[in-house]
Amino acid sequence: MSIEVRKVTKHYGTQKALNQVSFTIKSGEIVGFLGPNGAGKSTMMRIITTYLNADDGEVLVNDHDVKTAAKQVQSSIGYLPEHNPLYPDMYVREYLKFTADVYKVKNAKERIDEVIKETGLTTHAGKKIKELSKGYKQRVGLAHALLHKPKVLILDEPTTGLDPNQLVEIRELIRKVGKTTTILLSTHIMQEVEAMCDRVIIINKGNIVADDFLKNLKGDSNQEIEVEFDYRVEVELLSEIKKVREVKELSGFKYLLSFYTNEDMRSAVFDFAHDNGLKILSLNKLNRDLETLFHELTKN
Ligand SMILES: Nc1ncnc2c1ncn2[C@@H]1O[C@H](COP(=O)(O)OP(=O)(O)OP(=O)(O)O)[C@@H](O)[C@H]1O
Repeated sequence: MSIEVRKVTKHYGTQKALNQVSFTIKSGEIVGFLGPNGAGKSTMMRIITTYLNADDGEVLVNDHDVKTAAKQVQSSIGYLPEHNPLYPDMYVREYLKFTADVYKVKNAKERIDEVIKETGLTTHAGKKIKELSKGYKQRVGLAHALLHKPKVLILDEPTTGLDPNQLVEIRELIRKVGKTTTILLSTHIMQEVEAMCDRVIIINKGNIVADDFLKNLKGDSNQEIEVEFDYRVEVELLSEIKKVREVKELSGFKYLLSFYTNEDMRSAVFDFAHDNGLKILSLNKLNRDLETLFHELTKN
């Protein structure tokens, strides 16, 4: 297991930022850590990267405990914090050389060349950091995080503030890096997760409210069926269809039925119409929008 978080709790004074948070991330996964502002994402990431201590619970990174083996954790993890701390007056290559010295990177020159190429910095390596665009500054931050060949990469809101072109480039770069590195990346934008991740962990007010593969969240376990009958039907009656979670009356004789099940419920709706002498004029199984799901899970 690359990351194991077990019942982690963290307070700032009287405020609880994390409440018994648990999750695991297997090697090779790219996982999105999604939550609204103030949900606890940065706090969790700082604990995983040893910059902050939890009040309670346990965190292992590549089987090393963040409390008792911080050095080993740091040497196997790369971290791009939310406010990418760079030295603006340094040249890109100079900054990476400085980082390589701090991390005691072996064959530093070769590794710096490799990382510059990998992060698309070749044409900018001789520039001062302060002269770079935000997108290129993020590339320098990523190069810094990757220099010591970490097995796990922690990226805190890596695309915040980027323009649409830079956004696409950085996402591509992250996906490329993800082919060889386990990645946990935080964001408050669902599309970001869809663009880069296979799995998402959603946090709200310090509590994990969802942890699943995107394909499951998008799929039938959150099934919605829009149905139109030839006549008005009482919502209470429709609520009796098996496994219905919610019924919404739309315009005309249309209804939106939500189910919590993997089973295709269209035939149950047909049976219902038949049993009640109704005709179905239209019936659509909808693909649930992940954005809606995120809002539902984090609205309170
Ligand atoms: N140093 C601190 N002192 C006091 N409270 C803090 C501190 N850092 C974070 N908090 C509070 O803890 C909660 C979680 O904050 P955290 O920064 O982890 O959330 P986040 O999900 O990363 O949010 P954002 O997306 O805005 O960065 C928030 O309510 C925040 O105000």
